[in-house]
Amino acid sequence: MVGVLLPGPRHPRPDRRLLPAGRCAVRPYRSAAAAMTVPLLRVDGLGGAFRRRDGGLTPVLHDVSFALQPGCITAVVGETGSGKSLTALTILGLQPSAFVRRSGRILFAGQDLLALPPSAMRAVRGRRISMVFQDARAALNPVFSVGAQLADVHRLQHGGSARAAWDAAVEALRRVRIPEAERRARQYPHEFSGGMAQRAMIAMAALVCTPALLILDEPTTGLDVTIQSDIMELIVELCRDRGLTACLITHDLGVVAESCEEVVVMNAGRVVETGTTEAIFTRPQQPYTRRLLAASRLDAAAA
Ligand SMILES: Nc1ncnc2c1ncn2[C@@H]1O[C@H](COP(=O)(O)OP(=O)(O)OP(=O)(O)O)[C@@H](O)[C@H]1O
Repeated sequence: MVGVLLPGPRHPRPDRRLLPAGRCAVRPYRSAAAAMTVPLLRVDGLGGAFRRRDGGLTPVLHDVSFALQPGCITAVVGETGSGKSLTALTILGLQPSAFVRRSGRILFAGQDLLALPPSAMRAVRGRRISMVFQDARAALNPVFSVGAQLADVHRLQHGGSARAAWDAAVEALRRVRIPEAERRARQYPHEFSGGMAQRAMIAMAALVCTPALLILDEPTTGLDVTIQSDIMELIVELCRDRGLTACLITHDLGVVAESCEEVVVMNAGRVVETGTTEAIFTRPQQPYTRRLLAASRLDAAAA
C-alpha cells in the first residue's frame, strides 16, 4: 500500500461513500508538476469517421477535446464503443487505416502530432509517449524471450551494447517486482501469467522506454481482482516516481476513484464531461455521467 501518496488540495480525495466499491489500495498522487497549468497534451476538436466497404463514412469521433495535465493520471471512461481506444491510438498515430480524420489537432508539448511526418512520429512513439495495451501476452512477441524484447527496445531507444541492454531489461523487470527477474527474463511470454506479462509490458512502456506520457488502455482488464489492485498500485507508483503523465482508459470507476486525479467522460464518440475525480464523482453535471456512476454502483452492490 502506498500510504504516503496523499492527494493535493487541487485534487481532494473523493468521498468514498459516494464511490463504487474501490478495489484498489492506491491513493491518488499529485506531483509538484501537477500544479502547472499548461497541459502536456491537448486533444483539440478531434473528429473522424470509418470508411465502410461501400465507400461511405461512418462518423465515430465528434469534436473530441480534453487536456492531460502534467504529472496527473487522467482517466478516460465511457461505455464500450464510445471512442476511448480510437482516441488513444490516434494520439500515437496508430489508428486503423480505415479511420479518416476530419478535424482536430493533438498538441503534445506544443507540437501538433497530427502534422508530423511518419519518421518524426516514430521518434515520439516509445521515446516520448508509450502505451500499455489490455492483453499483454498478445502484445508480446511469442517467439522471443521477454528479456530479449525489453533489451531490443532498450537498444532501439538508447543505443549501447547488447549486454547493457540486457542488464537494463532485467533491472526493469526487477523494478516492476517480477521475482527472479534474471531467470524470468529468459522465459517466453507463454511462460508468464497474465499479471506478470502486464508487469513486463509496464516495465517496457514506462522504464525501458522513458516517456513523458504513458497511455494505458484497460491495463487490468481480464486479471484477477487482487492482481488488478497490485498492477494499479505499481502504475501509480511508477508515475509518481518518474513524474509521468498518464492517461488511463478504463471501465472500472473504482480504479478511477482510487488512482486518478482527472476524468474525461466519453459517450458515442463525444466528450460528455471533464473534471477532477472529486467533481465528477460528487457533482456530475451531465445525465450520462450520472447514469454511468449509478450503473457502477449497481455493479458494486451486486458483486
Ligand atoms: N477498425 C475499425 N473499423 C471500423 N470501426 C471501428 C474500428 N475500430 C473501432 N471502430 C468503431 O469505432 C468506435 C469507437 O471504438 P473504440 O474502440 O474507440 O471504443 P472504446 O470506447 O475504446 O470501446 P471499448 O471500451 O469496448 O474498448 C466504435 O463504434 C467501434 O465500433
